[in-house]
Amino acid sequence: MFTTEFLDLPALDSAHGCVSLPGSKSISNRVLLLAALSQGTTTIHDLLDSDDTQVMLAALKQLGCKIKPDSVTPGQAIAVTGIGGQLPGGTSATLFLGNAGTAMRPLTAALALLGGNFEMTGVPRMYERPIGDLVDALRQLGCRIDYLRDQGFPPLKIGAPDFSQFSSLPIQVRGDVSSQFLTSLLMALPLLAKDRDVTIEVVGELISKPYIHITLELLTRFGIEVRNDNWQRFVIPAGSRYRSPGAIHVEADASSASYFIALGAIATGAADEADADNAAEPKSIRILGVGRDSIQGDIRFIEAAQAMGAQVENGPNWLQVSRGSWPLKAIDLDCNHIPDAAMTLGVMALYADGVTTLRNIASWRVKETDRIAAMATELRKLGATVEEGADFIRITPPAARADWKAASIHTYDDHRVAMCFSLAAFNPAKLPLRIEDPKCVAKTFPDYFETLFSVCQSACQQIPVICIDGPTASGKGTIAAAVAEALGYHLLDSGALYRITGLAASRAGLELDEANEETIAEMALDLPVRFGADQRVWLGDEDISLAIRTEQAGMNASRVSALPAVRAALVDLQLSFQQLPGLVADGRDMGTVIFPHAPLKVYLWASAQCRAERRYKQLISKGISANISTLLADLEARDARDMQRATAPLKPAEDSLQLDSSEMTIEEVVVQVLTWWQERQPFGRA
Ligand SMILES: O=C(O)C1=C[C@@H](OP(=O)(O)O)[C@@H](O)[C@H](O)C1
Ligand SMILES: C=C(OP(=O)(O)O)C(=O)O
Repeated sequence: MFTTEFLDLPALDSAHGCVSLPGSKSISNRVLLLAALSQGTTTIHDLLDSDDTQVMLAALKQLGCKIKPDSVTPGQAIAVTGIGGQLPGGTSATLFLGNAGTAMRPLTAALALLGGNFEMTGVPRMYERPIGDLVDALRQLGCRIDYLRDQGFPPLKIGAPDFSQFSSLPIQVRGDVSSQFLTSLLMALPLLAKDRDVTIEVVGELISKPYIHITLELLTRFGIEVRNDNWQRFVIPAGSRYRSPGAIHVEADASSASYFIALGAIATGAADEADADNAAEPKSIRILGVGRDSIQGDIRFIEAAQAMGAQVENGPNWLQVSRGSWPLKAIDLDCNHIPDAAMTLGVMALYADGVTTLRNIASWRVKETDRIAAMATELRKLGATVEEGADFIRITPPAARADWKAASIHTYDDHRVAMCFSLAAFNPAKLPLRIEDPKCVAKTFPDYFETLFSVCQSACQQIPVICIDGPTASGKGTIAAAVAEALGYHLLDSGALYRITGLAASRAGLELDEANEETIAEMALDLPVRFGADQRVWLGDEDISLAIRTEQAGMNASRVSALPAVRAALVDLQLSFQQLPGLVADGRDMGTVIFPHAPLKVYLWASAQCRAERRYKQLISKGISANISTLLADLEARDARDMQRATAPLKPAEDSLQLDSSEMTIEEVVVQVLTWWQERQPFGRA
């Protein structure tokens, strides 16, 4: 996951490939609650691991459910042992439910019926998301729920219910603000249906109906057959009891699929246009984990995407999408049945041949943010003309390529704003795009951007590279790592490649000189090298992170790096680090030889005396004895060799910015490099 302040997406050209998507949020949180209410253990396969499911899991643990393993591990099922419809007397807890509607609302209903003392809390936005209609419905039964702040909104205090006044009258609930209120009652009321039918009546319109379908499907799997009278009246038959299915599989999230369906519709044809030679090769996006047989209503996003021009093939649990009509066709659509995925249509509208209107989406205003306002504001930043109403949005795309603007997209802590706007990086003007606070995708899809990049292509010149070159001990490695971390970019420590080559060659018993140049170069071509987190480096199965950092390894690196054939052998490997979303490359010839077109080149240096002192302190702090004058002499010898070698000598690139760090702290240098980088961006500071 990208945890940076912002994530800059360079202009993206095309996309194709295969993605496996994480589990459905709506299914995951329903299954977790139903498993918790059942007796015995339910093994859940492919549960979503995200903020919304983590708050649900944490709450269930607080309520006494056993969860094994303790957290969700990719590829491993999770086992939930339920409480069998009863909490130990006097249970009390404060539950933090983040911004997860699918946790706050269903848990409120279940706990209000089970009894105990609970405080239901969340993030500030949760306190602006209505829950009054659900509380009103539960109070009809004798549930005790108090508002701790604003009437009609969390946080809530739940006390022990008094069912003495409860008759068999239908329980009434409004469904026009959120379908989650009805879902919550449907999942919790089997608790009261032991010896009588429980009937729920929807008052007025019911929005987001397909989510009720998910609820009913999952209740069936947990042994509860609800009678559905035309979506207006629901009867939970007397004798209903939660029965764990034993094992259950969570299908991939259909709302998350919408971004990749849109990607197929927008971007799979683009490379062919640019490169007529490739025109014969059909490109597509294949999506695994969700398909034709999905129980999620958002699967009907496919129909909307097809209406805009997407070509979609599907199977039971896969989709394959490619570009059909281009530009996309503008649509006018009632989106009440696909409230979440419809946001993706808003960004697809930027690529359409006319005005797109998305209607009947009033609920957007009370979700993670006011989504109608947010979409309008951000689409306008990109150059669209947008009209918004209480329950609709109308989008006119930028009239011509020149009308697109480079924008910094504010994401309002709304995962869907971040995800759908990433698709604007395919703009025909080839402008980069900034997504602020990219980690907000953690609500439902923590690795969204990594997944996106895995199927996107961009011309090399569009993938930004920041080069940080300089002499030994100038601090370039530390600075490059910090800059890469701040921007979420990849890191190339090119010096490490020479150190690894030197290590491998000397271990093979080779003298590091011209006589062995070709042999060492051949070794360099085939190095089984891997870079891991925390600047760890592996050669085959061996962690050589420390072995390549000795003074001797540095000297060996300097020797092999003077051999032209070795340098040539390492060029392709270095170039292969230029990947989305960008690269920070540190070394001695990054700006002069390897990435001559890099948009920012920094030549970082410090006086030899100062560098020798820094190295001395570094060694001493590691408990390694050192002598400052020997270090100074070694360092000057290394400078001389690096600067005088015939191939790619160390020197500042002509278009580099030079930075003397002798009197600067690491933080100051990092800030300076990031400031220079910001100054080159079209959207200014975030
Ligand atoms: O029940 C569910 O799982 C959901 C219902 C929908 O909410 P509304 O019913 O409030 O529209 C949807 O937007 C939300 O992401 C998930
Ligand atoms: C509205 C959403 O979430 P929640 O489940 O919190 O309502 C959403 O995921 O788009």
